[in-house]
Amino acid sequence: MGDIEIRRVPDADLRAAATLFRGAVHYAPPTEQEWEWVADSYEPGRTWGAYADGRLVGTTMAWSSDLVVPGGRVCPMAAVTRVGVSSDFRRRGVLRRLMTAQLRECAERGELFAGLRATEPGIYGRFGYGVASRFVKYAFDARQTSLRPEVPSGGEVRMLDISVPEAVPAVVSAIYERVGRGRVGTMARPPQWWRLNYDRPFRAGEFLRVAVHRGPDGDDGFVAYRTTAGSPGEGARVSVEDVVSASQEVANALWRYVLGIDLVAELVLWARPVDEPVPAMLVDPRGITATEIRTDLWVRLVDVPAALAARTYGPGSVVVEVDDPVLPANSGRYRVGADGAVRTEEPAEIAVDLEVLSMLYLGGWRAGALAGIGRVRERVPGAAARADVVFGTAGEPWSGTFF
Ligand SMILES: CC(=O)SCCNC(=O)CCNC(=O)[C@H](O)C(C)(C)COP(=O)(O)OP(=O)(O)OC[C@H]1O[C@@H](n2cnc3c(N)ncnc32)[C@H](O)[C@@H]1OP(=O)(O)O
Repeated sequence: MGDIEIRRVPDADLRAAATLFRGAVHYAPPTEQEWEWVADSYEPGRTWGAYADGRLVGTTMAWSSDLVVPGGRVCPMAAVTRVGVSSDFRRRGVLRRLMTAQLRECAERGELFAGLRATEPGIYGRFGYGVASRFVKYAFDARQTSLRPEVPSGGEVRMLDISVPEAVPAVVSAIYERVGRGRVGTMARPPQWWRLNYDRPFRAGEFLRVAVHRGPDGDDGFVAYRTTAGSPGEGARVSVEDVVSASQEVANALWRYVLGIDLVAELVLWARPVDEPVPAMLVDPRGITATEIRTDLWVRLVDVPAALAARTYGPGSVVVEVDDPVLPANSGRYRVGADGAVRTEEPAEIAVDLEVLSMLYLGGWRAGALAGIGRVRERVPGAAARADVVFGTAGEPWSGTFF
């Protein structure tokens, strides 16, 4: 077997890259129709390939997005996806070489972060990605579940006319642009994301429905859900895939709407923020039949000094030492705190792998708790507790965007 060469995939090979990725996750090659849908989601020049004797045996791609960080700044982020290595080339370093090339490209482009959603938790930590946010998936016995009367929810909810599918992305993307970026961890959704998620399903005959909330200032939220009819006498299953809301009050109104749909036995809400007090919103919390906390966005700090400087911090400061074997320019010590974040020659007070710095960055984990399990290494007694305050945020991060 010859050498493996890592290079950008030319446009002519993008369909082969899609076929390779789909095969890696056990799907058949894209049909003409499917390829038509996904082709334009391959951003020019952003797909990497591993070639063995001219054959594509590994791939990864990214599209340009951004990320809301603590304090509210919006910073460039590569959204990494469609990672796959052919079964006959696994475990010989193909992914490692692809990830390295891709992260170097992100750094050259000036992206502060790379983000992804992982199929398996064991893969990406070694490349500096950490679980930066989590979400909760709820299942309900819908017939036993309703919101408490005092939960505030005004405005009106209307269903979108899905008989004109091409009109749907414009409506929902405009709402997302206007109100969808309030939470730390939310990311930009480019036009091709909207086409794939809010145009393709209708054209493919899938039963996706969208209900929009209108408040005093116009459209300020929406919910997208799929329904599966039950057999006669049994209720249907409703699966809520996307909820965007300007405020908790708008989210409440959308909750009321989905909980009020008739003839539903099971309601599943896929991805709610972990700090939404769902059991306290319900008349009878025993209507919740399952609660699962899942990983949401994995983030990788690509430009550590710029990323650390981009967010705000709690009072005090702490010297953090980090090691980045993939992008060694990031390695070093940083004094991080209310006055900002700068490189320093001072001795380390805590030391972390890049994966753990990426976990701490959005405020979704407590440094003190991670010290207790050996993932934050405390060099000075009490420094992890200080890091708790410095990296702590008021609310939990949440992305809510699947890609
Ligand atoms: C963002 C997304 O697209 S998620 C989708 C990811 N894709 C898939 O899951 C598709 C199926 N799997 C695959 O295609 C491949 O197995 C991949 C891409 C996960 C790994 O590719 P490989 O070329 O085999 O990985 P590579 O040999 O470079 O391994 C690098 C390291 O990761 C480890 N590793 C690789 N795959 C896994 C895994 N599934 N679980 C745990 N560790 C893994 C290797 O042991 C190696 O560890 P080391 O650094 O300690 O030596």
